[in-house]
Amino acid sequence: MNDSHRPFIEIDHVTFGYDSRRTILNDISLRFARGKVTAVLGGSGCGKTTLLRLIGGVHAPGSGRVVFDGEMVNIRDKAQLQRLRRRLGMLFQFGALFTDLNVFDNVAFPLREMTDLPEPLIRDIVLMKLQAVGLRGASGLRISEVSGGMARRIALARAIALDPELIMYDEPFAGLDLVSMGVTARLIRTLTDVTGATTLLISHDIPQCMAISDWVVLLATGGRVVAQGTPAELMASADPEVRQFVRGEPDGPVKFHYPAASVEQDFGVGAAS
Ligand SMILES: Nc1ncnc2c1ncn2[C@@H]1O[C@H](COP(=O)(O)OP(=O)(O)OP(=O)(O)O)[C@@H](O)[C@H]1O
Repeated sequence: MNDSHRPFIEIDHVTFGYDSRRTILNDISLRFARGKVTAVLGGSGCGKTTLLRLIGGVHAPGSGRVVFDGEMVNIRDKAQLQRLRRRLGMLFQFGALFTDLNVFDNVAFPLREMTDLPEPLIRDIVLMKLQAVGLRGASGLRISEVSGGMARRIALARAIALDPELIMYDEPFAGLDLVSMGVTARLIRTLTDVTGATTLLISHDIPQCMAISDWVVLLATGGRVVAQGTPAELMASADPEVRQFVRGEPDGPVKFHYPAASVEQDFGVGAAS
């Protein structure tokens, strides 16, 4: 297959559980297109972060394959993992910046750790990445001096420091005010378009995901793919499970009430005296 048509990441009949008692992902097959933004949505605990960990080679699937740009990920092959991770940028939940380093040194960190580039070149790259997120002027600030929205953008600059071909964002909008959320979302889209990186995004924020994604995957608890398609297709879906999720309806196929004994039984309502 021609490279440009081959998905950058392929999840091929993957089943995974952290232990044998519970399956987290159940025979999942997904394809993440090169140079596109794909959002993976789904309720808490349905396995979104787990999926990212499988792609990053943190865990191996119980069965099935994870294919990274045509290469099957094998977590026992340390040389391969190192090579693949060098091509991967990750923005962790809440950014996770080093508070003892300033803004500049946070972005420089992966460059100093993973490359032998001379310091003047590192300086230029760091300032370029900070420029891309609008924070070149903040390079000398301490992390304690920056706002939550700025911190997220610094984490973004750090995630793209090594020019990754794949960027994975774990809850990039969590804890942000609406304006910062919009800024972060637009940046994710722009960075994807400018760099041509393949972008995977997991988030609970449906409007932001719908606004910036090319493709959306909806996962359900029990590790099942409920639906996938363009944002417009998902928003227009007549499937009750998709509708409940994308519209945030409190009751639907996913029940508001946890299974319980009947009201009559618990409260004695209607019981004959
Ligand atoms: N290291 C682990 N060991 C055992 N169980 C785990 C581990 N990490 C996650 N789990 C469990 O696996 C399930 C899926 O977790 P995961 O973090 O992938 O879900 P998620 O969809 O990302 O959830 P959220 O949206 O709340 O972040 C959860 O029930 C979680 O408790």
